[in-house]
Amino acid sequence: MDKQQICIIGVGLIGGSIALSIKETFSEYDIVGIDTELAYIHEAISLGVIDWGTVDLNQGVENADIIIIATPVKVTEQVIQKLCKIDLKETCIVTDVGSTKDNIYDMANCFRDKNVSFIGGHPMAGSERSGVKAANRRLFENAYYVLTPSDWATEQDIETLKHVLESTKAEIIVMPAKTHDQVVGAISHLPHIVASALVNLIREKKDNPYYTALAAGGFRDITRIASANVDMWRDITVSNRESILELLNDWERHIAEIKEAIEINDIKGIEDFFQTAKNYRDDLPIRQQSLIHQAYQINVDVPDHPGVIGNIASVLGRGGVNIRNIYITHNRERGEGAMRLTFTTRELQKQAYDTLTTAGYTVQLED
Ligand SMILES: NC(=O)c1ccc[n+]([C@@H]2O[C@H](COP(=O)([O-])OP(=O)(O)OC[C@H]3O[C@@H](n4cnc5c(N)ncnc54)[C@H](O)[C@@H]3O)[C@@H](O)[C@H]2O)c1
Ligand SMILES: O=C(O)C(=O)C[C@]1(C(=O)O)C=C[C@@H](O)C=C1
Repeated sequence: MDKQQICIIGVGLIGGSIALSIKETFSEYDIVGIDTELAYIHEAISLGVIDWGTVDLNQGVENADIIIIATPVKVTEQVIQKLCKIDLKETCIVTDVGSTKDNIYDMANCFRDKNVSFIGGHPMAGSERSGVKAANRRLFENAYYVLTPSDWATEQDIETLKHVLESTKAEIIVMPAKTHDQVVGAISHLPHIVASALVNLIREKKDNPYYTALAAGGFRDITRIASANVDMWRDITVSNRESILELLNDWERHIAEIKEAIEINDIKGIEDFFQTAKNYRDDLPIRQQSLIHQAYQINVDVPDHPGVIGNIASVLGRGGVNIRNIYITHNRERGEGAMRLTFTTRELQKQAYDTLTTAGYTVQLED
């Protein structure tokens, strides 16, 4: 018997990660990829993400049992319009992974008359990286995966899709598209705008090199997401315009409040501002994140002499310690710097600490 087909349109970070999760769990599906260039398809095949692929939408979807659209959200609107004009399999289920849901929900209305179950989706994890090379089968582990089913999607189709998406090991939850956009606007879209605005603010001061030199830990942490894919974030911002504009009003109110407290030297007001935020932040529920999101860090003092960075890496390599990420800060004035090393497990972090301390380096362990 022929295998069932799952077709991923847009084999990038998210499409590729879902494909890998499905492949790992199910052998009964052939994974077909569709992208804009054959080079992307070849790359996805060589990375074992898809079984075969094409740049021809009609050819790619004609035998699909499930279609997962994983393109930037404005492209997704166009893809939905094209799919509505194609004769899909009668039992085909269509879903997407876009970061906004209401615009997609509206566009998917064209499936209603065709009796094609459309079930919007949004896995609530990702990264600032893009493209199939960054795909990871564990990307969504322990994250939430929001589904926003259309009112004509059958219960059976919703259950089928949930079953397939459970391979991502995410927790699947269902909510209305509008609610999704309000909530995700606040916890993802607004923070992205704020992070980018902060970076732009510092960029204005680039004539003074101290700004970039001193922009270390806190600034880097809070602005990591500003390095993300511009096309994706342009589309998200345009698509969730109303929620974002409302949230920007709230944002201005909060900034005005702290600005006024600073202006009038209201010490209690300033303290309350930080205390209220701290209390709420400290009480946020902690979800065990996927292994790839966890970061166990150490900081190593780096004396300024040639080869020292390579030496640290070799010492760890000889000790069998895999480094996940390296970030180097350097103080030219004092001729010294520090290296922040990230590991995926607490054991590796401790092993790196012990190895480097024994080799004579000054190391701080981060909690
Ligand atoms: N990156 C994240 O953190 C994240 C998290 C959750 C959801 N999302 C959503 O997932 C979607 C994809 O984002 P990504 O991060 O995987 O981006 P990506 O750039 O890694 O992948 C997008 C892929 O779509 C392809 N593509 C573009 N236009 C196409 C078209 N017309 N036909 C076929 N393929 C096309 C691109 O070539 C690329 O391979 C977006 O809608 C985004 O909002 C992203
Ligand atoms: O971790 C990141 O890099 C992300 O930005 C992931 C993030 C988020 O804001 O949480 C970004 C957009 C997606 O729609 C979902 C997840």
